[in-house]
Amino acid sequence: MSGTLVLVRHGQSEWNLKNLFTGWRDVDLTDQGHGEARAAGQKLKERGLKFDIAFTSDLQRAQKTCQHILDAVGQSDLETVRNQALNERDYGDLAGLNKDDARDKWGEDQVHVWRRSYDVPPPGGESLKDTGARVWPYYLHDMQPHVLRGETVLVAAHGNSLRALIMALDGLTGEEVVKVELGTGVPIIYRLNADSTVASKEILDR
Ligand SMILES: O=C(O)[C@H](O)COP(=O)(O)O
Repeated sequence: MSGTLVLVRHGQSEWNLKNLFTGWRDVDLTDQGHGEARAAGQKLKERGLKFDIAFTSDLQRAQKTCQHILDAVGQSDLETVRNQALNERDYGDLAGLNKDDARDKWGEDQVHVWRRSYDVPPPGGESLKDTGARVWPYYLHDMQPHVLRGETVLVAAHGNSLRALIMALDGLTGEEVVKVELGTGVPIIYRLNADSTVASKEILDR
């Protein structure tokens, strides 16, 4: 057995609440989102988890979620690395549009393909494959070495940057990843083997 990787999607954001495509737009957490992030930290504290390093994106909703978690586990000053490689998928021309309005305009099926498919990008934006092409190398180069040294690593990021990471960790196909949905503020705990394969996965969704 090697180390531990804890993935957490940020708490509810202002644009999650308004049902707007967000992507790289730098919106804040809602009050509920702050609460979800604190609750995620509390769950991890109850597990007795202590982190060696934290990683987050260049966007405040993930950074604030990361800090809430670190505060909850009593590690407010832990080294935290911010990198835009962990940013949400770039939603391109959809950013700022209402998701229901988009369904009315382009149809339910097309919008679902843009949101959940592996290799179809939204207009002017990134497909999940494109997102994975920046997330996975960053994981391999900057995060995985910590896990393989037996450390416990926190990653507070976004629905689709984490879906891309989970797709690779779990060895999912492009068809299987369509069904992967991540709740806001729900920690996922991976324990890795020394050969970097997944030993166990636990979702703390209650
Ligand atoms: O960027 C966004 O709009 C959301 O954070 C994630 O969007 P999705 O649910 O369409 O993947």
